[in-house]
Amino acid sequence: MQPTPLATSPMPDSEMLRLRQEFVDASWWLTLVYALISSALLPARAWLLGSWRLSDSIIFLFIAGYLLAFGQRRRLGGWWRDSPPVLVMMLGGSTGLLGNGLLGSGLMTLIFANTLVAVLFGRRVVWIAFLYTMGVVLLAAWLYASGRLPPRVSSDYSSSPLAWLMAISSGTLMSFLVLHFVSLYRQRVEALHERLRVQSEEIARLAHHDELTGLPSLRLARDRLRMACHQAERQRSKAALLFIDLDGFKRINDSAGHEAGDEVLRVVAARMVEAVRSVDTVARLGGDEFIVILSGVPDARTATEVAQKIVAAAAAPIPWQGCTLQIGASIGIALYPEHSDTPEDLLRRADSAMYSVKRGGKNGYALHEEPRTPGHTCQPC
Ligand SMILES: Nc1nc2c(ncn2[C@@H]2O[C@H](COP(=O)(O)OP(=O)(O)OP(=O)(O)O)[C@@H](O)[C@H]2O)c(=O)[nH]1
Repeated sequence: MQPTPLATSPMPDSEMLRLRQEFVDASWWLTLVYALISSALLPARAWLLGSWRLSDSIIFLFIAGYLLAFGQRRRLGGWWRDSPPVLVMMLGGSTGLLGNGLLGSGLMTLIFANTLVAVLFGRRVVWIAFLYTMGVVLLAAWLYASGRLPPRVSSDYSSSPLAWLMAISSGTLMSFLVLHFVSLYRQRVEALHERLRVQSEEIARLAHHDELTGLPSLRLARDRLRMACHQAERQRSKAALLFIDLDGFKRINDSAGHEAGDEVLRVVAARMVEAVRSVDTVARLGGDEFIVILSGVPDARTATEVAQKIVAAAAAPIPWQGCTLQIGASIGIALYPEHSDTPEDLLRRADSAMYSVKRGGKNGYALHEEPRTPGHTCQPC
């Protein structure tokens, strides 16, 4: 298994800042569309109503101010850069509500302004914006209910299909823009979450696996060893730990180069994985040291048979750039619960059994505190 390199995407914080900036930019553009539509609708509505109202002039002033700020937006910084779309939407929505009643895009505009506030300024400020919106809605409702604002809009709407068309189309357009915008933002956030998930999985994989061979690292192997011991207890069977150190590995590094050494480690690792069952674990401790954890082992013979297979697999020639590399393996075996009842101690005992093989001439295996079995003799090229 070849490890994949860690994704090189930007850090989450910078990514979030970039997303936020995109949101601010899009808000400027969206508010521009809204301002232009409003400024085009105002004369049409004045013509329909037969009068130009104070609220229309206020809206015009705000639109003019917004257009000025829009032209300068790249030069604005901080609060000044984030706030104009919100202010225009808040004030435009308010005048829309008070001027046109609860029909049209006023309410939708205020809702969108609140969404913007939530994204740009956080939760504490969104309450202020929300209370402001509720205040404007209640004020508009009270003004109309108490007759303080003449219901001329309603009567105009009821008498003019064009006015209805304008209200419906502006409301529909605003709703569409808001929904489109929010769903776009959601998609981006979901994509960012997905990338973060993949990255954290990759980090977890790298923390638990050896990069060169793709095998579990000692940290993960310790866990698997504990599990194998628990399983042995439950099933009244045994767990076997094989501690493997390659023989003559340094010579390969020195004579054929570090890359050849890496290739030997990869090939031997793959051969060891092939030599055991899928429920067993092959892990690399570092350098040329490996362990194999066999779970549900009936007796010591099964473990020594696997050790024999691994010694033979390691001894098979390894092709490398037109020549063959030859390596050996020394293996110490310790059984749970016979040789120790703690996983850590089991590791120590398998390690010392492996050293007894080294001392006795290498290339073979030995059960803990048992005489080593003579093994093969192989020469690295
Ligand atoms: N190519 C390569 N070499 C490594 C890596 N990690 C450790 N080594 C080298 O592996 C060698 C291991 O040393 P030893 O275990 O003493 O070498 P050895 O020849 O097998 O010695 P014996 O175990 O006594 O047979 C050292 O030279 C390390 O520098 C690696 O990831 N890749």
